[in-house]
Amino acid sequence: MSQQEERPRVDQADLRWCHESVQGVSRTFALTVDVLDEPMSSYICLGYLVCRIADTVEDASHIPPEDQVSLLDTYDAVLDPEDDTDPEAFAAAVEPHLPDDGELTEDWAVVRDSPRVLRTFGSLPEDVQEAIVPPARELVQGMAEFVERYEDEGGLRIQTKSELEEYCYYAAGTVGNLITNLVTRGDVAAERRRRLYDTAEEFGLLLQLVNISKDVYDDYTAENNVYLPAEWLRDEGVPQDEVVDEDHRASAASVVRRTAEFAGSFLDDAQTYLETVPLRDGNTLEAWAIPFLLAVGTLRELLAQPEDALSATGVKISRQEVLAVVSEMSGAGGESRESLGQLRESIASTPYHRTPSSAD
Ligand SMILES: CC(C)=CCC/C(C)=C/CC/C(C)=C/COP(=O)(O)OP(=O)(O)O
Repeated sequence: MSQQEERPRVDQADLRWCHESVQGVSRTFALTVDVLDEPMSSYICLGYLVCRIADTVEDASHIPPEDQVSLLDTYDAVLDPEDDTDPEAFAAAVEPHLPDDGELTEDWAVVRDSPRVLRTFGSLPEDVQEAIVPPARELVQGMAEFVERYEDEGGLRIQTKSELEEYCYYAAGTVGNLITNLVTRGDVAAERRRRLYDTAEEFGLLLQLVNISKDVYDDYTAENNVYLPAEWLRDEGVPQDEVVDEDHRASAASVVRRTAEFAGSFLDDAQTYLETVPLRDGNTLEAWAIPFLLAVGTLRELLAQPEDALSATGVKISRQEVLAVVSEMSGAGGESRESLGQLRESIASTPYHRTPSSAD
């Protein structure tokens, strides 16, 4: 976005609308934004929406890949402080691709109203915008790169483990850096800062890989994307385009398990991040501990029933467990950093609401 002479004041109606929009488009960040305090809650809300607009364009299987790439390039130019492409130019370019009124999901409503998101973003403090823009642009450019790479395939077909890591970096590692840029503004001891940047991308990879492992069926049937690496599927004799076929159920399930185990390899780094992150400026431990612990629970279910990720059954933890984790973390000042490891161990073995209490 072009540099403004003077930053406008945040319009409260716009800000309220941004908060309502996050509740409509994301489960993870709806919880997170809810348990952050101000001003971090609004910073993360806006940072998330800026990224989500690109994500919606990337996931749009109804838009021809060359148009997706051009839209993402335009969006990147809007975010570029050195470029004077304005948000209306992006809105005009995307307008012909918007689903009809009756089918306009909340995701697409946010894309249509992107100038409102970007105007609100542009009224945040300068240092907040500077924390968000570089990783957000990296995410946008990475998405354009992947759409272009697979434009002849009609959807993404991740080939190797290292390509999977590269994709996850753009989709979520960048978000880890964005969050870290925000929560380390100001004075942070060099060693603490180093430990956070050493583990932030890994935290993002953990969350993204858990989603990839559990959403195989939906990703393929709804968006024509296969993130399970072709080389891993080949090891099990599964052609990538037959990943959800019943004939390959057991073999493909072992690739789901392998991907979930890969996700699990990032748990220690994510825990280190949680034990290190500064809690100030409205940042809270529970905001990031909740997605971490929900990922631990989802991994437990995935490792127990990997084949469910390959059918409409799907893998998810119960609503009851989500509520139990959220209330444990956000009740009475939240759990302390010291008990995170214990909580992680407990959730890895047993659904949280069923953990025996001392009265049992
Ligand atoms: C340092 C740190 C805290 C790193 C973590 C970074 C992070 C939160 C990355 C986003 C990961 C992700 C897959 C979110 C899904 O939310 P979604 O809104 O796309 O989807 P949902 O509706 O399924 O939750």
